[in-house]
Amino acid sequence: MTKTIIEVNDLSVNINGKAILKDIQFKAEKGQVLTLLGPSGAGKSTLIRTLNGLQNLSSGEILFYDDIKKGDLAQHSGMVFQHFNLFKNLTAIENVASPAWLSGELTKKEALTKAHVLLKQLNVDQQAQQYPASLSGGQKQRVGIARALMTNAPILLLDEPTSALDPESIQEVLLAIADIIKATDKTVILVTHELRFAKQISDKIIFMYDGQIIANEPTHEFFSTQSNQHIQNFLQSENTENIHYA
Ligand SMILES: Nc1ncnc2c1ncn2[C@@H]1O[C@H](COP(=O)(O)OP(=O)(O)OP(=O)(O)O)[C@@H](O)[C@H]1O
Repeated sequence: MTKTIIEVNDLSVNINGKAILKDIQFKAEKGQVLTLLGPSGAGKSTLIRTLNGLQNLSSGEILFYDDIKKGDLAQHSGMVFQHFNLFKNLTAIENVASPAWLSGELTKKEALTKAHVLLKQLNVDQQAQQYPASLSGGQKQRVGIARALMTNAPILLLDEPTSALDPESIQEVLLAIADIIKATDKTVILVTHELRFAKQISDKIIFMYDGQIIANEPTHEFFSTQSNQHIQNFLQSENTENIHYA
């Protein structure tokens, strides 16, 4: 049975008096993968940052439901950022482990053990003792993903996780994300410009244009028939390179 875990109602965000998000409304079910698509400036990053509590909302509500916890979605999500956001003065493993031990959620020993398991899962355990400056872009982002998974949060938010990477690292990180999605029952909300990847891994596509949601459809429907001109233009202009993630 499907179970709603996120509900966003009438959400609006104004920045410096400008309406950036307008009347955003959608739901996500437990375990679903939702991808936010849309042209540059449509508001995708602002929406994901608002979900994670990094941007204040101007009106509306974001509701989080779980069997045991209710309340603030930001408390129950891990986030992967476009530009990694790793601490330069901490090693890879300390970047992953430190939020859990500093918050008192785990002891330092427990946090390091768990972080090592995650780094291994993402195939960056060999780099555990290296500092971010000596890691490739793809390695940095896999460390960033490990950090987002550290919390056991039921929601994973990914904001253009490959947009700062070279083509080889893009492939490597998309494969890592696909593996994580297969291995977990987390609800995933992803912003990406990698259309072929979105098509392969998403249950639903939310298409944004000028701060609004103009389509919210199961993936196969979104990519099969599109009468909306904005969506047609977008699909024609984006990267549809032939990459396989089986
Ligand atoms: N802090 C800010 N101050 C002023 N304007 C902002 C701010 N953050 C975002 N905006 C504006 O909000 C709009 C949406 O930006 P956002 O980054 O959310 O778009 P996007 O769909 O993620 O674009 P892209 O695909 O290029 O990352 C843009 O017009 C942007 O200039």
